[in-house]
Amino acid sequence: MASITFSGTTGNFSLLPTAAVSENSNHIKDGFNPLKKNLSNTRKKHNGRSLVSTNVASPPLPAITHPPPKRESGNGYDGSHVAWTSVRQERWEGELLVQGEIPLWLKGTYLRNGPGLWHVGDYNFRHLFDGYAMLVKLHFHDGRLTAGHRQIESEAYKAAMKNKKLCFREFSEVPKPNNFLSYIGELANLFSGASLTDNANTGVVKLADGRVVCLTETQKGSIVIDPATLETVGKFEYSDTLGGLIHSAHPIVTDTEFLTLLPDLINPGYLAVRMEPGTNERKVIGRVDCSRGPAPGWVHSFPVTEHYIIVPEMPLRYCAGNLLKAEPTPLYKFEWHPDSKAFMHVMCKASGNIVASVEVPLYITFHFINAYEETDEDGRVTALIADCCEHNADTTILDKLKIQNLRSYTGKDVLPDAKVGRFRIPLDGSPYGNLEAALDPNEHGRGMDMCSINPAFLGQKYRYAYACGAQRPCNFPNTLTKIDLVEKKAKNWYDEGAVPSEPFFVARPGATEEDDGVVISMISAKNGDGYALLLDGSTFEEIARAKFPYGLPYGLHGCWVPFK
Ligand SMILES: CC1=C(/C=C/C(C)=C/C=C/C(C)=C/C=C/C=C(C)/C=C/C=O)C(C)(C)CCC1
Ligand SMILES: [Fe+2]
Repeated sequence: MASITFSGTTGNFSLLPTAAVSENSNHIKDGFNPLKKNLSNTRKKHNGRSLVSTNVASPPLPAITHPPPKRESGNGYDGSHVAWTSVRQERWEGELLVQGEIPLWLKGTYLRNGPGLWHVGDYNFRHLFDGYAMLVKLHFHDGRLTAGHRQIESEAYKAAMKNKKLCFREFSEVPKPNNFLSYIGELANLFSGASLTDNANTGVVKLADGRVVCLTETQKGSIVIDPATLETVGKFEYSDTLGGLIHSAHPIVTDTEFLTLLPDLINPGYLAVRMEPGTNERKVIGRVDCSRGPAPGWVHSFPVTEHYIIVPEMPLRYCAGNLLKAEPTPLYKFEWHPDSKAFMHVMCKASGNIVASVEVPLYITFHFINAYEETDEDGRVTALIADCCEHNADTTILDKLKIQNLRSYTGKDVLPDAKVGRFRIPLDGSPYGNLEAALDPNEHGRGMDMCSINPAFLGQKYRYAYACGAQRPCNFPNTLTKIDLVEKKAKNWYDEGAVPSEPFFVARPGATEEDDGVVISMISAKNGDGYALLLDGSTFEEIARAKFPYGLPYGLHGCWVPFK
Protein backbone atom coordinates (compact mmCIF):
# COMPACT_ATOMS: atom_id res chain seq x y z
CA MET A 1 0.00 0.00 0.00
CA ALA A 2 1.37 3.38 -0.96
CA SER A 3 1.91 5.75 1.89
CA ILE A 4 2.81 9.40 1.58
CA THR A 5 4.07 11.39 4.49
CA PHE A 6 3.75 15.13 4.40
CA SER A 7 6.90 15.66 6.41
CA GLY A 8 8.02 18.89 4.85
CA THR A 9 11.26 20.68 4.47
CA THR A 10 10.71 22.37 7.81
CA GLY A 11 10.52 19.00 9.53
CA ASN A 12 7.67 20.32 11.68
CA PHE A 13 4.88 20.52 9.14
CA SER A 14 1.90 18.28 9.53
CA LEU A 15 -1.21 18.27 7.45
CA LEU A 16 -4.44 16.44 7.90
CA PRO A 17 -5.60 15.73 4.36
CA THR A 18 -9.28 15.95 3.54
CA ALA A 19 -8.93 12.36 2.46
CA ALA A 20 -8.42 11.26 6.06
CA VAL A 21 -11.93 9.85 6.17
CA SER A 22 -12.24 9.11 2.47
CA GLU A 23 -11.23 6.27 0.23
CA ASN A 24 -7.84 7.92 -0.01
CA SER A 25 -7.09 7.57 3.67
CA ASN A 26 -4.43 5.01 2.86
CA HIS A 27 -2.38 7.93 1.67
CA ILE A 28 -1.62 8.84 5.24
CA LYS A 29 1.17 7.08 6.98
CA ASP A 30 -0.31 5.62 10.15
CA GLY A 31 2.07 7.11 12.67
CA PHE A 32 1.77 10.53 11.05
CA ASN A 33 -1.97 11.05 11.11
CA PRO A 34 -2.55 14.18 13.19
CA LEU A 35 -6.24 13.29 13.46
CA LYS A 36 -5.27 10.34 15.65
CA LYS A 37 -3.12 12.59 17.76
CA ASN A 38 -5.98 15.05 18.10
CA LEU A 39 -8.44 12.35 19.06
CA SER A 40 -6.30 11.11 21.89
CA ASN A 41 -5.15 14.53 23.04
CA THR A 42 -8.23 16.61 22.82
CA ARG A 43 -11.33 14.80 23.98
CA LYS A 44 -12.58 17.48 26.35
CA LYS A 45 -15.90 18.75 27.57
CA HIS A 46 -16.80 22.21 26.41
CA ASN A 47 -20.21 23.80 27.00
CA GLY A 48 -21.42 20.34 27.93
CA ARG A 49 -20.35 18.93 24.57
CA SER A 50 -17.51 16.59 23.81
CA LEU A 51 -15.24 18.35 21.35
CA VAL A 52 -12.73 16.64 19.18
CA SER A 53 -10.95 17.91 16.15
CA THR A 54 -12.57 15.94 13.39
CA ASN A 55 -13.34 16.37 9.75
CA VAL A 56 -16.38 14.14 9.57
CA ALA A 57 -18.37 16.97 7.99
CA SER A 58 -16.16 16.92 4.91
CA PRO A 59 -17.20 14.94 1.87
CA PRO A 60 -14.63 12.60 0.37
CA LEU A 61 -12.27 14.78 -1.62
CA PRO A 62 -9.46 14.05 -4.00
CA ALA A 63 -6.11 14.27 -2.25
CA ILE A 64 -4.43 16.71 -4.61
CA THR A 65 -1.05 17.45 -3.15
CA HIS A 66 1.64 19.95 -3.91
CA PRO A 67 4.89 18.17 -3.17
CA PRO A 68 7.49 20.56 -1.78
CA PRO A 69 10.16 21.71 -4.20
CA LYS A 70 13.55 20.01 -4.03
CA ARG A 71 15.90 21.69 -1.56
CA GLU A 72 18.65 21.40 -4.13
CA SER A 73 16.93 23.81 -6.52
CA GLY A 74 19.45 26.43 -5.48
CA ASN A 75 17.21 29.47 -5.45
CA GLY A 76 17.22 30.24 -1.79
CA TYR A 77 14.64 27.91 -0.30
CA ASP A 78 15.47 26.85 3.22
CA GLY A 79 11.93 26.25 4.52
CA SER A 80 12.58 28.15 7.72
CA HIS A 81 9.07 29.16 8.83
CA VAL A 82 5.67 27.65 8.15
CA ALA A 83 4.38 31.16 7.25
CA TRP A 84 6.50 31.06 4.11
CA THR A 85 6.01 27.36 3.33
CA SER A 86 3.57 26.31 0.62
CA VAL A 87 0.51 24.42 1.75
CA ARG A 88 0.71 20.75 0.71
CA GLN A 89 -2.92 19.94 0.10
CA GLU A 90 -5.27 21.69 -2.29
CA ARG A 91 -8.13 21.69 0.22
CA TRP A 92 -9.19 20.66 3.70
CA GLU A 93 -12.17 21.10 5.99
CA GLY A 94 -12.87 20.04 9.56
CA GLU A 95 -14.03 21.12 12.99
CA LEU A 96 -11.39 22.52 15.31
CA LEU A 97 -11.08 22.08 19.02
CA VAL A 98 -11.57 25.44 20.68
CA GLN A 99 -9.55 26.51 23.70
CA GLY A 100 -11.39 29.31 25.50
CA GLU A 101 -14.85 30.56 24.62
CA ILE A 102 -16.12 31.78 21.27
CA PRO A 103 -18.88 34.33 21.94
CA LEU A 104 -22.25 32.88 20.98
CA TRP A 105 -23.13 36.06 19.07
CA LEU A 106 -20.28 35.42 16.62
CA LYS A 107 -22.21 33.75 13.78
CA GLY A 108 -20.79 33.75 10.31
CA THR A 109 -17.70 33.02 8.28
CA TYR A 110 -14.38 34.81 8.31
CA LEU A 111 -12.61 34.36 4.97
CA ARG A 112 -8.95 35.14 4.45
CA ASN A 113 -7.24 35.26 1.07
CA GLY A 114 -3.54 35.21 0.34
CA PRO A 115 -0.76 33.44 -1.48
CA GLY A 116 -0.48 29.82 -0.29
CA LEU A 117 1.67 28.09 -2.87
CA TRP A 118 5.00 29.57 -3.94
CA HIS A 119 6.30 26.95 -6.33
CA VAL A 120 5.43 24.96 -9.42
CA GLY A 121 7.29 21.67 -9.52
CA ASP A 122 10.82 22.49 -8.47
CA TYR A 123 10.62 26.14 -9.46
CA ASN A 124 10.41 28.49 -6.48
CA PHE A 125 8.71 31.87 -6.88
CA ARG A 126 10.63 34.91 -5.77
CA HIS A 127 8.15 37.22 -4.10
CA LEU A 128 5.48 36.89 -1.44
CA PHE A 129 2.91 38.40 -3.85
CA ASP A 130 3.60 35.75 -6.54
CA GLY A 131 2.02 32.83 -4.65
CA TYR A 132 -1.13 31.13 -5.92
CA ALA A 133 -4.23 32.23 -4.03
CA MET A 134 -5.45 30.13 -1.14
CA LEU A 135 -8.61 30.88 0.84
CA VAL A 136 -8.91 29.99 4.50
CA LYS A 137 -12.30 29.99 6.23
CA LEU A 138 -13.34 30.06 9.87
CA HIS A 139 -17.03 29.31 10.22
CA PHE A 140 -18.31 30.27 13.68
CA HIS A 141 -21.56 28.70 14.84
CA ASP A 142 -22.92 28.20 18.38
CA GLY A 143 -19.51 28.70 19.95
CA ARG A 144 -18.01 26.11 17.61
CA LEU A 145 -15.56 26.51 14.76
CA THR A 146 -15.39 24.70 11.44
CA ALA A 147 -12.35 25.62 9.40
CA GLY A 148 -10.86 24.85 6.03
CA HIS A 149 -8.76 26.02 3.15
CA ARG A 150 -8.86 25.71 -0.61
CA GLN A 151 -6.79 26.90 -3.55
CA ILE A 152 -8.60 29.32 -5.85
CA GLU A 153 -8.89 27.79 -9.30
CA SER A 154 -7.75 30.73 -11.39
CA GLU A 155 -6.69 30.16 -15.00
CA ALA A 156 -3.12 30.86 -13.86
CA TYR A 157 -3.26 28.19 -11.14
CA LYS A 158 -4.97 25.58 -13.33
CA ALA A 159 -2.51 26.16 -16.19
CA ALA A 160 0.46 25.85 -13.82
CA MET A 161 -0.89 22.60 -12.37
CA LYS A 162 -1.61 21.17 -15.82
CA ASN A 163 1.62 22.20 -17.53
CA LYS A 164 3.79 21.98 -14.40
CA LYS A 165 5.20 25.41 -15.13
CA LEU A 166 4.36 29.08 -14.70
CA CYS A 167 2.13 30.16 -17.61
CA PHE A 168 1.08 33.74 -16.75
CA ARG A 169 2.87 36.89 -15.60
CA GLU A 170 2.70 37.17 -11.83
CA PHE A 171 3.87 40.01 -9.58
CA SER A 172 7.56 39.27 -10.11
CA GLU A 173 7.52 36.11 -12.21
CA VAL A 174 7.34 35.92 -15.99
CA PRO A 175 6.88 32.63 -17.89
CA LYS A 176 10.00 31.61 -19.81
CA PRO A 177 9.33 31.72 -23.57
CA ASN A 178 10.31 28.51 -25.38
CA ASN A 179 11.82 30.40 -28.33
CA PHE A 180 12.04 33.82 -30.00
CA LEU A 181 8.70 33.46 -31.76
CA SER A 182 6.92 32.68 -28.56
CA TYR A 183 8.69 35.70 -26.99
CA ILE A 184 7.15 37.95 -29.68
CA GLY A 185 3.74 36.32 -29.12
CA GLU A 186 4.21 36.87 -25.41
CA LEU A 187 4.77 40.62 -25.92
CA ALA A 188 1.56 40.85 -27.94
CA ASN A 189 -0.25 38.98 -25.18
CA LEU A 190 1.08 41.42 -22.65
CA PHE A 191 -0.39 44.41 -24.48
CA SER A 192 -3.77 42.72 -24.73
CA GLY A 193 -3.53 41.59 -21.11
CA ALA A 194 -3.80 37.93 -22.14
CA SER A 195 -0.53 36.98 -20.45
CA LEU A 196 -1.31 38.80 -17.19
CA THR A 197 -2.29 36.63 -14.27
CA ASP A 198 -5.79 36.23 -12.86
CA ASN A 199 -4.29 34.84 -9.64
CA ALA A 200 -6.72 36.52 -7.21
CA ASN A 201 -4.41 36.28 -4.20
CA THR A 202 -4.80 39.60 -2.43
CA GLY A 203 -8.22 40.18 -0.92
CA VAL A 204 -11.77 38.95 -0.66
CA VAL A 205 -14.92 41.09 -0.41
CA LYS A 206 -18.60 40.40 0.16
CA LEU A 207 -20.68 42.53 -2.16
CA ALA A 208 -23.98 43.96 -0.92
CA ASP A 209 -25.82 41.53 -3.22
CA GLY A 210 -24.19 38.57 -1.43
CA ARG A 211 -21.61 37.61 -4.04
CA VAL A 212 -18.15 36.98 -2.62
CA VAL A 213 -15.29 38.06 -4.88
CA CYS A 214 -11.55 37.43 -4.57
CA LEU A 215 -9.34 40.14 -5.98
CA THR A 216 -5.87 41.10 -7.05
CA GLU A 217 -4.61 44.08 -9.06
CA THR A 218 -5.44 42.68 -12.47
CA GLN A 219 -9.10 43.23 -13.34
CA LYS A 220 -9.27 39.75 -14.85
CA GLY A 221 -8.23 38.42 -11.44
CA SER A 222 -11.71 39.06 -9.97
CA ILE A 223 -13.06 35.63 -9.10
CA VAL A 224 -16.38 34.70 -7.49
CA ILE A 225 -16.22 32.01 -4.83
CA ASP A 226 -18.70 30.14 -2.68
CA PRO A 227 -18.04 31.18 0.93
CA ALA A 228 -19.40 27.90 2.32
CA THR A 229 -17.37 25.47 0.21
CA LEU A 230 -14.63 27.87 -0.93
CA GLU A 231 -15.30 26.54 -4.42
CA THR A 232 -14.33 28.73 -7.36
CA VAL A 233 -17.64 29.71 -8.98
CA GLY A 234 -16.22 31.63 -11.95
CA LYS A 235 -14.85 34.91 -13.22
CA PHE A 236 -16.48 38.14 -12.12
CA GLU A 237 -16.92 39.72 -15.56
CA TYR A 238 -17.28 43.50 -15.64
CA SER A 239 -20.03 44.18 -18.17
CA ASP A 240 -19.00 47.79 -18.92
CA THR A 241 -16.59 48.94 -21.61
CA LEU A 242 -14.17 50.84 -19.37
CA GLY A 243 -11.29 48.58 -20.34
CA GLY A 244 -7.89 48.88 -18.74
CA LEU A 245 -6.06 45.99 -17.20
CA ILE A 246 -5.53 46.91 -13.57
CA HIS A 247 -7.41 48.33 -10.64
CA SER A 248 -6.95 48.95 -6.93
CA ALA A 249 -6.82 45.67 -5.01
CA HIS A 250 -8.97 47.24 -2.27
CA PRO A 251 -12.34 48.48 -3.49
CA ILE A 252 -14.50 50.22 -0.89
CA VAL A 253 -17.52 47.97 -0.44
CA THR A 254 -20.61 49.07 1.47
CA ASP A 255 -24.29 48.10 1.53
CA THR A 256 -24.98 50.56 -1.27
CA GLU A 257 -21.93 50.58 -3.52
CA PHE A 258 -18.58 49.27 -4.71
CA LEU A 259 -16.05 52.03 -5.41
CA THR A 260 -12.66 51.52 -6.97
CA LEU A 261 -9.88 53.29 -8.87
CA LEU A 262 -8.65 52.35 -12.34
CA PRO A 263 -5.18 53.71 -13.07
CA ASP A 264 -4.79 54.94 -16.65
CA LEU A 265 -1.30 54.06 -17.84
CA ILE A 266 -1.73 55.62 -21.31
CA ASN A 267 -2.86 59.14 -20.27
CA PRO A 268 -1.49 59.19 -16.73
CA GLY A 269 -4.39 59.49 -14.32
CA TYR A 270 -7.08 57.56 -12.45
CA LEU A 271 -10.74 56.88 -13.05
CA ALA A 272 -12.92 56.62 -9.96
CA VAL A 273 -15.79 54.23 -10.66
CA ARG A 274 -18.90 52.98 -8.88
CA MET A 275 -20.75 49.68 -9.26
CA GLU A 276 -24.20 49.17 -7.78
CA PRO A 277 -25.23 45.99 -5.99
CA GLY A 278 -26.65 43.35 -8.27
CA THR A 279 -24.84 44.68 -11.32
CA ASN A 280 -21.47 44.05 -12.97
CA GLU A 281 -21.33 47.49 -14.54
CA ARG A 282 -18.93 50.11 -13.28
CA LYS A 283 -19.87 53.72 -14.00
CA VAL A 284 -17.39 56.58 -14.04
CA ILE A 285 -17.69 59.07 -11.18
CA GLY A 286 -14.75 61.23 -12.24
CA ARG A 287 -11.15 61.37 -13.32
CA VAL A 288 -7.91 62.65 -11.83
CA ASP A 289 -5.11 63.67 -14.19
CA CYS A 290 -1.52 63.30 -13.05
CA SER A 291 0.26 66.58 -13.75
CA ARG A 292 3.77 65.24 -13.10
CA GLY A 293 5.54 61.97 -13.65
CA PRO A 294 5.49 59.53 -16.57
CA ALA A 295 2.74 57.34 -15.15
CA PRO A 296 0.23 57.22 -12.31
CA GLY A 297 1.45 56.16 -8.87
CA TRP A 298 0.78 52.62 -7.64
CA VAL A 299 -2.64 52.59 -6.05
CA HIS A 300 -3.06 49.41 -4.00
CA SER A 301 -5.74 51.02 -1.84
CA PHE A 302 -7.42 54.40 -1.30
CA PRO A 303 -9.56 56.00 1.41
CA VAL A 304 -12.99 57.61 1.34
CA THR A 305 -14.86 60.00 3.60
CA GLU A 306 -18.61 60.52 3.74
CA HIS A 307 -18.63 62.87 0.74
CA TYR A 308 -15.25 62.41 -0.92
CA ILE A 309 -13.00 59.87 -2.62
CA ILE A 310 -9.32 60.49 -1.91
CA VAL A 311 -7.03 59.56 -4.80
CA PRO A 312 -3.44 59.06 -3.62
CA GLU A 313 -0.66 59.69 -6.13
CA MET A 314 2.57 58.16 -4.82
CA PRO A 315 5.95 58.78 -6.43
CA LEU A 316 6.26 54.99 -6.72
CA ARG A 317 4.81 54.88 -10.22
CA TYR A 318 3.76 52.13 -12.63
CA CYS A 319 6.40 51.56 -15.30
CA ALA A 320 5.39 50.18 -18.71
CA GLY A 321 9.03 49.27 -19.43
CA ASN A 322 9.26 47.19 -16.27
CA LEU A 323 5.98 45.49 -17.09
CA LEU A 324 7.65 44.21 -20.28
CA LYS A 325 10.84 42.94 -18.67
CA ALA A 326 11.42 39.22 -18.33
CA GLU A 327 13.44 39.52 -15.12
CA PRO A 328 12.24 41.42 -12.04
CA THR A 329 13.67 44.90 -11.61
CA PRO A 330 14.51 46.24 -8.13
CA LEU A 331 11.04 47.77 -7.86
CA TYR A 332 9.23 45.14 -9.93
CA LYS A 333 6.61 46.78 -12.19
CA PHE A 334 7.23 50.16 -10.61
CA GLU A 335 9.77 53.03 -10.47
CA TRP A 336 10.57 55.58 -7.79
CA HIS A 337 10.24 59.18 -9.10
CA PRO A 338 10.86 61.53 -6.16
CA ASP A 339 11.17 64.50 -8.54
CA SER A 340 7.62 63.95 -9.70
CA LYS A 341 6.43 64.66 -6.12
CA ALA A 342 3.57 63.12 -4.19
CA PHE A 343 -0.04 64.25 -4.18
CA MET A 344 -3.42 63.66 -2.61
CA HIS A 345 -6.43 64.44 -4.78
CA VAL A 346 -9.95 64.87 -3.45
CA MET A 347 -12.93 64.01 -5.63
CA CYS A 348 -16.52 64.81 -4.73
CA LYS A 349 -18.44 61.51 -4.70
CA ALA A 350 -21.63 63.14 -5.95
CA SER A 351 -20.29 65.29 -8.81
CA GLY A 352 -16.94 63.70 -9.66
CA ASN A 353 -15.35 67.16 -9.43
CA ILE A 354 -11.84 67.51 -8.05
CA VAL A 355 -12.13 69.82 -5.05
CA ALA A 356 -8.46 69.70 -4.00
CA SER A 357 -5.12 68.45 -5.31
CA VAL A 358 -2.39 69.05 -2.79
CA GLU A 359 1.30 68.22 -2.77
CA VAL A 360 2.32 66.19 0.27
CA PRO A 361 5.66 64.89 1.56
CA LEU A 362 6.94 61.82 -0.31
CA TYR A 363 5.36 58.64 1.03
CA ILE A 364 5.01 54.90 0.49
CA THR A 365 1.82 53.22 1.52
CA PHE A 366 -0.03 50.13 0.44
CA HIS A 367 -2.85 50.31 2.93
CA PHE A 368 -4.99 53.23 3.91
CA ILE A 369 -6.64 52.75 7.29
CA ASN A 370 -9.52 55.26 7.18
CA ALA A 371 -10.33 58.89 6.45
CA TYR A 372 -12.80 61.48 7.69
CA GLU A 373 -13.88 65.08 7.32
CA GLU A 374 -12.95 67.95 9.66
CA THR A 375 -15.57 70.63 9.94
CA ASP A 376 -15.72 74.16 11.33
CA GLU A 377 -18.33 75.45 13.76
CA ASP A 378 -20.76 76.03 10.85
CA GLY A 379 -20.44 72.42 9.72
CA ARG A 380 -18.36 73.34 6.64
CA VAL A 381 -15.74 70.76 5.67
CA THR A 382 -12.35 72.44 6.07
CA ALA A 383 -9.98 69.52 5.67
CA LEU A 384 -9.79 65.77 5.26
CA ILE A 385 -7.79 63.48 7.52
CA ALA A 386 -6.50 60.27 5.91
CA ASP A 387 -4.54 57.63 7.85
CA CYS A 388 -2.35 54.95 6.32
CA CYS A 389 0.41 52.44 7.10
CA GLU A 390 3.34 54.51 5.88
CA HIS A 391 6.79 53.11 5.20
CA ASN A 392 8.75 56.35 5.70
CA ALA A 393 8.94 56.90 1.93
CA ASP A 394 11.31 53.94 1.76
CA THR A 395 10.74 51.45 -1.06
CA THR A 396 12.95 48.75 0.51
CA ILE A 397 9.88 47.11 2.10
CA LEU A 398 9.16 45.56 -1.33
CA ASP A 399 12.52 43.83 -1.33
CA LYS A 400 12.07 42.61 2.25
CA LEU A 401 8.97 40.78 1.08
CA LYS A 402 10.97 38.55 -1.25
CA ILE A 403 10.34 34.95 -0.23
CA GLN A 404 14.05 34.28 0.14
CA ASN A 405 14.43 37.19 2.57
CA LEU A 406 11.41 36.10 4.58
CA ARG A 407 12.69 32.53 4.78
CA SER A 408 16.23 33.38 5.77
CA TYR A 409 15.75 35.24 9.04
CA THR A 410 18.97 35.27 11.06
CA GLY A 411 17.75 37.10 14.15
CA LYS A 412 18.94 40.50 12.92
CA ASP A 413 16.54 43.41 13.00
CA VAL A 414 15.92 44.04 9.29
CA LEU A 415 12.30 45.20 9.07
CA PRO A 416 12.25 48.80 7.82
CA ASP A 417 10.43 51.28 10.05
CA ALA A 418 6.81 52.17 9.43
CA LYS A 419 4.23 54.36 11.12
CA VAL A 420 0.59 55.37 11.12
CA GLY A 421 0.92 58.22 8.63
CA ARG A 422 -1.75 60.87 9.05
CA PHE A 423 -2.40 63.17 6.09
CA ARG A 424 -4.18 66.47 6.58
CA ILE A 425 -5.58 67.68 3.28
CA PRO A 426 -6.83 71.28 3.47
CA LEU A 427 -9.87 72.15 1.37
CA ASP A 428 -9.27 75.93 1.47
CA GLY A 429 -7.25 76.07 -1.74
CA SER A 430 -3.81 75.70 -0.10
CA PRO A 431 -1.41 73.83 -2.38
CA TYR A 432 0.17 71.70 0.35
CA GLY A 433 -0.98 69.03 2.76
CA ASN A 434 0.75 67.56 5.83
CA LEU A 435 1.91 64.08 6.70
CA GLU A 436 2.81 63.21 10.29
CA ALA A 437 2.90 60.18 12.56
CA ALA A 438 -0.49 59.83 14.28
CA LEU A 439 1.26 58.37 17.35
CA ASP A 440 4.82 57.62 18.39
CA PRO A 441 5.82 54.65 16.16
CA ASN A 442 7.73 53.14 19.11
CA GLU A 443 4.31 52.35 20.60
CA HIS A 444 4.07 49.56 17.98
CA GLY A 445 7.75 48.73 17.49
CA ARG A 446 8.01 50.85 14.34
CA GLY A 447 6.25 48.15 12.33
CA MET A 448 2.86 48.93 10.83
CA ASP A 449 0.76 47.27 8.14
CA MET A 450 -2.27 45.07 7.44
CA CYS A 451 -4.94 47.12 9.20
CA SER A 452 -8.65 46.96 9.89
CA ILE A 453 -11.23 49.13 11.64
CA ASN A 454 -14.80 48.77 12.81
CA PRO A 455 -16.55 49.01 9.40
CA ALA A 456 -19.34 51.14 10.91
CA PHE A 457 -16.69 53.91 11.18
CA LEU A 458 -15.67 53.83 7.50
CA GLY A 459 -15.25 57.41 6.35
CA GLN A 460 -16.11 58.72 9.84
CA LYS A 461 -14.06 60.12 12.70
CA TYR A 462 -12.80 57.02 14.49
CA ARG A 463 -10.58 56.09 17.41
CA TYR A 464 -9.32 52.53 17.00
CA ALA A 465 -7.35 50.64 14.36
CA TYR A 466 -6.07 47.07 14.47
CA ALA A 467 -2.88 46.22 12.60
CA CYS A 468 0.35 44.21 12.64
CA GLY A 469 3.20 45.91 14.44
CA ALA A 470 6.68 44.78 15.42
CA GLN A 471 8.55 43.44 18.41
CA ARG A 472 12.18 43.81 17.44
CA PRO A 473 14.40 42.26 16.30
CA CYS A 474 12.35 40.89 13.41
CA ASN A 475 12.23 40.66 9.63
CA PHE A 476 8.44 40.93 9.34
CA PRO A 477 5.64 42.44 11.43
CA ASN A 478 5.13 39.96 14.28
CA THR A 479 2.62 41.53 16.68
CA LEU A 480 -1.07 42.25 16.63
CA THR A 481 -1.57 45.78 17.74
CA LYS A 482 -4.57 47.85 18.78
CA ILE A 483 -3.99 51.53 18.10
CA ASP A 484 -5.81 54.15 20.13
CA LEU A 485 -5.62 57.30 17.99
CA VAL A 486 -7.06 59.50 20.72
CA GLU A 487 -4.81 58.42 23.60
CA LYS A 488 -1.98 57.85 21.05
CA LYS A 489 -1.20 54.48 22.60
CA ALA A 490 -0.89 50.92 21.29
CA LYS A 491 -1.56 47.59 22.96
CA ASN A 492 0.39 44.69 21.50
CA TRP A 493 -0.14 40.91 21.37
CA TYR A 494 2.99 38.86 20.77
CA ASP A 495 3.89 35.16 20.64
CA GLU A 496 7.61 34.58 20.18
CA GLY A 497 8.45 33.47 16.63
CA ALA A 498 4.83 33.68 15.45
CA VAL A 499 3.73 35.42 12.26
CA PRO A 500 0.18 36.76 12.69
CA SER A 501 -1.96 37.77 9.75
CA GLU A 502 -4.10 40.90 9.48
CA PRO A 503 -6.24 41.39 12.61
CA PHE A 504 -9.84 41.63 11.46
CA PHE A 505 -12.46 43.37 13.60
CA VAL A 506 -16.02 42.01 13.80
CA ALA A 507 -18.45 44.17 15.78
CA ARG A 508 -20.85 42.63 18.29
CA PRO A 509 -24.42 43.06 17.02
CA GLY A 510 -26.00 45.91 18.95
CA ALA A 511 -22.67 47.32 20.12
CA THR A 512 -22.56 51.00 20.97
CA GLU A 513 -18.81 51.27 21.63
CA GLU A 514 -16.42 51.36 18.64
CA ASP A 515 -14.24 48.55 19.98
CA ASP A 516 -17.03 46.27 21.22
CA GLY A 517 -16.40 43.11 19.23
CA VAL A 518 -13.73 40.55 18.48
CA VAL A 519 -10.53 40.62 16.50
CA ILE A 520 -9.77 37.54 14.39
CA SER A 521 -6.31 36.63 13.20
CA MET A 522 -4.61 33.48 11.96
CA ILE A 523 -1.22 32.67 13.34
CA SER A 524 1.65 30.79 11.76
CA ALA A 525 3.54 29.62 14.84
CA LYS A 526 7.27 29.13 15.34
CA ASN A 527 6.86 25.36 15.89
CA GLY A 528 5.05 24.94 12.56
CA ASP A 529 1.53 25.03 13.99
CA GLY A 530 -1.26 27.15 12.64
CA TYR A 531 -4.05 28.48 14.79
CA ALA A 532 -7.00 30.83 14.65
CA LEU A 533 -6.90 33.46 17.39
CA LEU A 534 -9.72 35.55 18.82
CA LEU A 535 -8.94 38.66 20.86
CA ASP A 536 -11.44 40.84 22.67
CA GLY A 537 -11.70 44.06 20.63
CA SER A 538 -11.82 46.19 23.76
CA THR A 539 -9.30 44.62 26.18
CA PHE A 540 -7.22 43.05 23.38
CA GLU A 541 -6.88 39.95 25.57
CA GLU A 542 -7.09 36.46 24.08
CA ILE A 543 -10.56 34.91 24.37
CA ALA A 544 -10.13 31.78 22.25
CA ARG A 545 -7.78 29.92 19.97
CA ALA A 546 -8.16 26.84 17.80
CA LYS A 547 -5.31 24.88 16.28
CA PHE A 548 -5.41 23.65 12.70
CA PRO A 549 -4.07 20.13 12.11
CA TYR A 550 -1.41 21.66 9.86
CA GLY A 551 0.68 24.80 9.71
CA LEU A 552 -0.77 27.88 8.07
CA PRO A 553 1.03 29.91 5.44
CA TYR A 554 0.87 33.68 5.86
CA GLY A 555 -2.21 35.33 4.36
CA LEU A 556 -3.19 38.84 3.37
CA HIS A 557 -6.73 40.21 3.65
CA GLY A 558 -10.05 38.93 4.90
CA CYS A 559 -13.76 39.67 5.05
CA TRP A 560 -16.75 38.71 7.18
CA VAL A 561 -19.78 36.91 5.80
CA PRO A 562 -22.48 37.11 8.49
CA PHE A 563 -24.84 34.19 9.02
CA LYS A 564 -28.28 35.01 7.62
C1 LIG B 1 0.20 40.72 -11.45
C2 LIG B 1 0.44 42.10 -11.78
C3 LIG B 1 0.45 43.02 -10.82
C4 LIG B 1 0.16 42.53 -9.48
C5 LIG B 1 0.18 43.12 -8.32
C6 LIG B 1 -0.07 42.53 -7.03
C7 LIG B 1 -0.45 41.14 -6.93
C8 LIG B 1 0.08 43.29 -5.97
C9 LIG B 1 -0.13 42.87 -4.59
C10 LIG B 1 0.20 43.74 -3.62
C11 LIG B 1 0.11 43.47 -2.21
C12 LIG B 1 -0.46 42.20 -1.75
C13 LIG B 1 0.59 44.39 -1.33
C14 LIG B 1 0.69 44.16 0.08
C15 LIG B 1 1.52 44.89 0.83
C16 LIG B 1 1.81 44.47 2.17
C17 LIG B 1 2.79 45.04 2.91
C18 LIG B 1 3.56 46.18 2.42
C19 LIG B 1 3.09 44.48 4.18
C20 LIG B 1 4.16 44.94 4.87
C21 LIG B 1 4.51 44.40 6.07
O1 LIG B 1 5.31 45.02 6.76
C22 LIG B 1 0.76 44.41 -11.17
C23 LIG B 1 1.88 44.87 -10.35
C24 LIG B 1 -0.48 45.23 -11.01
C25 LIG B 1 1.19 44.62 -12.63
C26 LIG B 1 0.50 43.80 -13.53
C27 LIG B 1 0.73 42.39 -13.16
FE1 LIG C 1 -3.54 44.89 0.41
